[in-house]
Amino acid sequence: VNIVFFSQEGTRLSNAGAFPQKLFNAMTVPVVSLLLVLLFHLSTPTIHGLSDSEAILKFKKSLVAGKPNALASWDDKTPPCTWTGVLCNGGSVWGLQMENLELSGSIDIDALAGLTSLRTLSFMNNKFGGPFPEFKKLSALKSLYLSNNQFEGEIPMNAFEGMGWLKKVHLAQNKFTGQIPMSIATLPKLLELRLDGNEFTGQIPEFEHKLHVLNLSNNALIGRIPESLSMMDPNVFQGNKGLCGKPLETTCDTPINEGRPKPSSSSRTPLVIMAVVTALTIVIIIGVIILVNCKNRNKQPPLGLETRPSSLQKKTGIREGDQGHRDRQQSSHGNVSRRGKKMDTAAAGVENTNLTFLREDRERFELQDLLKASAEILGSGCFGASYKAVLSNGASMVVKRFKQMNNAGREEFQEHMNRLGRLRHNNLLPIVAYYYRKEEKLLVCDFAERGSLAVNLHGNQSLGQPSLDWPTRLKIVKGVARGLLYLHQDLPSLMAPHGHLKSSNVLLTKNFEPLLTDYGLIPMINQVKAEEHMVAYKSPEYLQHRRVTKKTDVWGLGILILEILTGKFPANFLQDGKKSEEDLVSWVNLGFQGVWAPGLFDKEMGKTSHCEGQIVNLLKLGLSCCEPDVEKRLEIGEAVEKIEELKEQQEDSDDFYSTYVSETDGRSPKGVSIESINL
Ligand SMILES: Nc1ncnc2c1ncn2[C@@H]1O[C@H](COP(=O)(O)OP(=O)(O)OP(=O)(O)O)[C@@H](O)[C@H]1O
Repeated sequence: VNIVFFSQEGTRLSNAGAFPQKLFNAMTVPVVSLLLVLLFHLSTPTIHGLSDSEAILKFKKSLVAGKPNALASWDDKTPPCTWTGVLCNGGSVWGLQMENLELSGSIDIDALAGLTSLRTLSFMNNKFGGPFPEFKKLSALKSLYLSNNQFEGEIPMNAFEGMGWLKKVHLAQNKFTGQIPMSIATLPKLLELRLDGNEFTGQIPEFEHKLHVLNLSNNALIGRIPESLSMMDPNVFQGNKGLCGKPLETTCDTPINEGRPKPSSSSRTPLVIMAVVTALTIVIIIGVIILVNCKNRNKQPPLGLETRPSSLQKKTGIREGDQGHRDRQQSSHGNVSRRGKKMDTAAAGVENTNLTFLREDRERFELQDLLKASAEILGSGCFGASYKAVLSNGASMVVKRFKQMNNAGREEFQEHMNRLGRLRHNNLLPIVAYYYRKEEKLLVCDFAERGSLAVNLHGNQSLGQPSLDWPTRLKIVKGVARGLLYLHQDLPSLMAPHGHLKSSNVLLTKNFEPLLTDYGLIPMINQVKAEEHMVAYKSPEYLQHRRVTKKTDVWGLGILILEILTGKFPANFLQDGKKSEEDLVSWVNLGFQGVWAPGLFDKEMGKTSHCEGQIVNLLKLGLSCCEPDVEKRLEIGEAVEKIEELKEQQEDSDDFYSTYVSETDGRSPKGVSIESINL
C-alpha cells in the first residue's frame, strides 16, 4: 500500500508539500514496506507468481471428473478464458462456474489463491465430500456456491474470518453438522445465505447484516429465532423442530432459557460436571499465572532483553523521559496544574504512569508496554509517522507522533485533549490516550482494520482486493458527514472543527463504517506548519483571503466527495502543473454537464445501473460544497441534510444484485455474459 502511495504522495511532496519529512520518509517508508511485502511473499505458502492458466491447471490436478471430457478444454494450448466454466473479465480469471460435472476429489485452495482476480466460485451439484475447505484463504471472494454436494462435518467457527467482501454463501443440501459458524453471521457484506438441508445444530446466531435471502430450513436448529429475523417468511425456518418464536407459531417456553429445549436430568448431570471441572481448571490456571507474575515482578529484568530497546522504541527512539515522571507526580497530587488551578480529575483524564488516558472505559497500559510491543510503520504524515503496535493482550493500537504540536503550552494542550477525549460518536476514532513532552506528543488510538479510505480507494487494486462499490461509497460519505456535523456541534469554538479532512484521515472499520481521525488539532499545531500542511489552509478562502471558517470543513467534505466518486487523488491527479486541490474541482466542472458522464466516475465502483441519478446528485452536492465563494457555499447542516436524502437504490433493482447462478434457473456457464452479472 505504501508503495502505491509513494508515487501519489511523492507527487504531493512537490505539489501540495504535504509530506514534511521529505525525501527521507518518502524513501524509508516504501523501502520498509517493500521488505515487508517481500517477506510476506516469501513466507506465503500459496503459489503467487503463477499465470492464471498455470494456477487452474494445478487446481485441475486435485479434481476427479465423473463426466467424461468434463474438463477436456482445460489444456495449455488455448487461453483459459475459453475453457469450460472459466469466467473472465478484462482477460483475468474472475470466476469458476463448475456445476453439474460430477466432480469429486479435493479443492486445492492454494492453487486457487494463485488466481488474483478470482471473485466468485461455484461447485454446485457435484460430488465433493469431506470437510469444508479453507476458503478464507481466498479473502477477496464475493460469492461461494457449494450447494448439492456431500461436504460434511463441522465448519470451524472462524471459517469465514477476513472474508469481508463475501455477499453470497450457498451451502444448501450438504451434510454439514455442528453450529452455524459465528464468522458467517459477522460477515459485513453478506446478503444471501442458504444453509438449508444440512444437519446444523445449536441456536441461530444474530446476523450483523440485513439479509436479502436466507434459508435455514431442514436442519436441527434449536432455540429462539433472533428478533432481527422475526419478520422473515416462516418457510425460512421450517423443518427445525427445536426452533421457536416469531415468525413461527411455536412460542418459546421461558425467556430465561431462550426457548432452548430443556435438557433432561440425565443429560444435565454431565453438563454440570463439565462446568464444575472447567471452572476449577480456570481457577487453577489463573492462580498459577498470578503466582508466576508476582515472582517475575520481583526479579530483575534479564539483561540484554528488557534493557535492549524495544521495537517501537527502536523505530521511534522514544524513551520514557523525565517529563513523564513529572506527569506522574502531578497526577498523584490530584492533577494540580502549574498555575496552581486544580483540574477536575475525570475531565483531566486518568493518568497511568506517563500516558494520560482520556477514556474511563479502556483497559490501561503504560507507555513502556507500547514501546516494548512489536511495531510496524503505517505511514508518514505531515507531522510525523504513525505506528501500529500490538500489545501483549493482543490489542492493536496506533501511536501517532506529532513533532509540530507546540502551538499551545502544556496546560492548554491537556485541556484541549480532554475536550477531544470527551467526544463520542460512531464516526469518530476516539483518542484513547496521549503522551506529552515539550518537543513531541504522541496520540494513541485504536487500529482500524481496513486502513484508510485513501488506501481503499487508490491502493486495493494493486493488492488484488476488490474496490469499493457505490453503496459502500455512499455509506462512507454519510458517515463522514455525520461525524463532521457532530464535531461542528460539539466543538463550536473551533474555526474549523475538523480542519484536516482528507481520505487518509478517514479510516474504515470491518463493516466499512468510516471513522474520522486527526480532528480538532489545528489549535495545537505550530501555525507555520499548519499553514504548510493542513487541509483547511488549502481552501480557496485561505488562499485568497487568509481566512479559515466553519465552512472550510464543508469545502474539505466537498473535495472528499469528488475524490470518492471520481477515484482521483486530489493532490496529484493532474499533471499539468496546477497547484491546489481546487484542480479536482476544475477537472470535474470541465467534464460535468449536469448529467451522467461515465468518464467522470471511478470505473472501480463496479456496476452502477439504476444508481446513476443518485451518483450524479452526490457529485452536484460535492461541487456545491466546493463553491469557492464562502458566502454561497452550503452550511454544514444543509450539506449533511442533503447527503442523508441520497439513496443507494440498488436494493430495489434485481439487476444490481442479480446472481449469475441460481439453483432454480439452471443456466449453463456459457449462457451468461459478463455484462449481465454482478457479484
Ligand atoms: N488508527 C489507524 N488505523 C489504521 N491506519 C491508520 C490509523 N491511523 C493512521 N493510519 C494510517 O497510517 C498512515 C499514516 O497516517 P498519518 O496520520 O501519520 O498520516 P496521514 O494521514 O497520511 O497524513 P497527516 O499527518 O496529514 O494526517 C495513513 O495511511 C493512515 O491512514
